[in-house]
Amino acid sequence: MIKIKNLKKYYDKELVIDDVSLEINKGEIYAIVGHSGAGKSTLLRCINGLEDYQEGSLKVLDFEIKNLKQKNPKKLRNLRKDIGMIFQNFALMERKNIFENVAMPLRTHFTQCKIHSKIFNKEYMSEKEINEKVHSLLEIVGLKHKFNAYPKELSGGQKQRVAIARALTLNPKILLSDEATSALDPNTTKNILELINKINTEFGITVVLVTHEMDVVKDIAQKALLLEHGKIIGSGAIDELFLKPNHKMKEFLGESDFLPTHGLNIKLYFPKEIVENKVITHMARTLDIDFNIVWGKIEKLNGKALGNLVINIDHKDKDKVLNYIEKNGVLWEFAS
Ligand SMILES: Nc1ncnc2c1ncn2[C@@H]1O[C@H](COP(=O)(O)OP(=O)(O)OP(=O)(O)O)[C@@H](O)[C@H]1O
Repeated sequence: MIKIKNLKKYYDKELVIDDVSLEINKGEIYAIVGHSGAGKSTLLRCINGLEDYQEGSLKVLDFEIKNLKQKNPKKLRNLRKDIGMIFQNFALMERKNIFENVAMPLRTHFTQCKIHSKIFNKEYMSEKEINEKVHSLLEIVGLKHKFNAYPKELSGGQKQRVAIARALTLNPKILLSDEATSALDPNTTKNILELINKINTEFGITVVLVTHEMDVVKDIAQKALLLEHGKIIGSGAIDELFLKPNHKMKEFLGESDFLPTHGLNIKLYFPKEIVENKVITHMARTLDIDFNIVWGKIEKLNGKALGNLVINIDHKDKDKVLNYIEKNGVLWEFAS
């Protein structure tokens, strides 16, 4: 769906996207994560052709965005039909009611006049069809009853639902979300993420989420990429990223392991099937050994509980402990 290779983007002489490569497949929910100023929004804006880039390749649905921007703006406009976008500040038209806000892309893209359609070779859509489309989208986002209201009469969560309905009007294949939940409280955030998840599964829409909120990533994304000063400092499936974080990822998460300097530190990774089993206490009983639990966590990633734990054991127990944990399907490595 989206293929980016060695992308570089400068603002004047400042390099803000530094050799970024990534691939987002159809139907994925992919998060772009990083602190403020990391280049997340810029990357998203390059994807939908709002920004130029100077080096590398960025293909959306097999079209090189730079070529379309330079040589085929009409095609770029058409491609944008396949890309819906939502923002932190909702970007609704305050003077128009909810119905008209959602209808706006339809009115821009289609003409409601058959004669115009013929003369200007523009696609036609009748008022009745617009009406049906808008109402069906408002139903999907749970706001059918609010079609007549104005943005100022809605809560933040409701406004974002309207923005989502509007982003879906032209049946996009991709939904780009730029900090869509950053202005919302945790409960509303959860509801909006559920809606995005529903849209992803029911309509097969690929979602690219820009966020600085780790909880958002953990809740909904299957893959993530971590940006720092425009550079990728980690990427991959989120269970790998969170449970086996590299040094940079740990820094980003604000984690560090304080490991004892005596004995052996072993980091255990619990796959989802065994996370809730009492492997560790069972091991202590079965092997009749003592050990310390140094550090551990269980994360709910994408609806699945996964965990890791660092234990400290005596050197003399090494063989029997490793033997035991391997037999029980627990992945491990020495922690240092
Ligand atoms: N239009 C612009 N002109 C010049 N520099 C810009 C422009 N937009 C962004 N930048 C710079 O590019 C860098 C990346 O900005 P960007 O907005 O992409 O970061 P971000 O990770 O999305 O941050 P935030 O989460 O705060 O929105 C920053 O150093 C920013 O100052």
